[in-house]
Amino acid sequence: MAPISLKWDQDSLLENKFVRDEDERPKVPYNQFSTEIPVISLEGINDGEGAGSRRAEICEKIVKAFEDWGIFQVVDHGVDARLLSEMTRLAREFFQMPTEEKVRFDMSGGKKGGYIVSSHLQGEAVQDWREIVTFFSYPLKARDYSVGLISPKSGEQLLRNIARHMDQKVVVNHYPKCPQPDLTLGLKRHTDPGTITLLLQDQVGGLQATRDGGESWITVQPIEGAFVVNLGDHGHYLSNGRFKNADHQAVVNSNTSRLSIATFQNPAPDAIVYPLKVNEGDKPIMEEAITFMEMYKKKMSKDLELARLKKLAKDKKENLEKEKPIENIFA
Ligand SMILES: O=C(O)CCC(=O)C(=O)O
Ligand SMILES: [Fe+2]
Repeated sequence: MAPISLKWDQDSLLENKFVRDEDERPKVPYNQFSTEIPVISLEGINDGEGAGSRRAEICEKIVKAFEDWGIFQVVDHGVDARLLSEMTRLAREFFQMPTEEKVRFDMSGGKKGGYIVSSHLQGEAVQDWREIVTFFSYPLKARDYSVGLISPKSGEQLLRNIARHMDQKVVVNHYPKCPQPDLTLGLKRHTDPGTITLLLQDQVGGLQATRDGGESWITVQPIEGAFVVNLGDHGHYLSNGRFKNADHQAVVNSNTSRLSIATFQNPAPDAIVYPLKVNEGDKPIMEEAITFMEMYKKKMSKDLELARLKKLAKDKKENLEKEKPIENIFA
């Protein structure tokens, strides 16, 4: 893929390609934090099992959080804080490099993973205000060290603490500060496709969630060292819809850049996706069992179709508006 050159220009107005339709623009400021998303401590999770145990109590909180928002924050998770701050430091160092340097790590030459400016779905008219680095961490055969960004050793402890038997992808998101943050999004509204996502965010703020289809939004309060845990589409299907797939987006601001590191736990591409259990009297939310790859493709084509219909409607409206003066003349 040819590198797209882009200046994150602070002084100028926002380029048109980043301007969102009014209905998609941020409704709540990046730093107006809500405490609605529960914070769950894993302290004592291994001290016994069964009714009344600390483990049972934690499980209950997680179930409730997934039924409610599909999101919670986890603290006392046991991942070394020094490791997390080192990851963050290295990521910041990378994004501070000039664009010419960064694009040397792009995905050209068939590399799996690497640097991308403003990833967005093909066919979408508006771009996200972000740059990312992707690294495929599991299965081991998916790792491509020729990407040149991440040494085989770094992050190992973090990875050891999270699902090993699934596919795993790490995406480092960098959102440069933005001259007109009210008109754009760092990352447009979406649900993550996989089972579960762990997100490490800095203290700036910008992750937002909705549970009424985008009518109202809350900004997740950043907590030092915590992971935001998002349930993805696969998790939603597994639970036959009982658990919500977190509906979220990232907004940007004009004061400071923001960094977040997302670790996506996904089923293997050929894994079968179907609810684990369907309670008596309930209907399964999936018509048939499909592979994760099929599920992912369906989602992507649905998103593209929605974007296409939206663009069509917009073009039609603009054309009608252009015609109006003529109608007025003949009225
Ligand atoms: O940067 C954030 O807060 C959100 C990132 C995210 O949702 C993603 O990478 O899928
Ligand atoms: Fe996400």
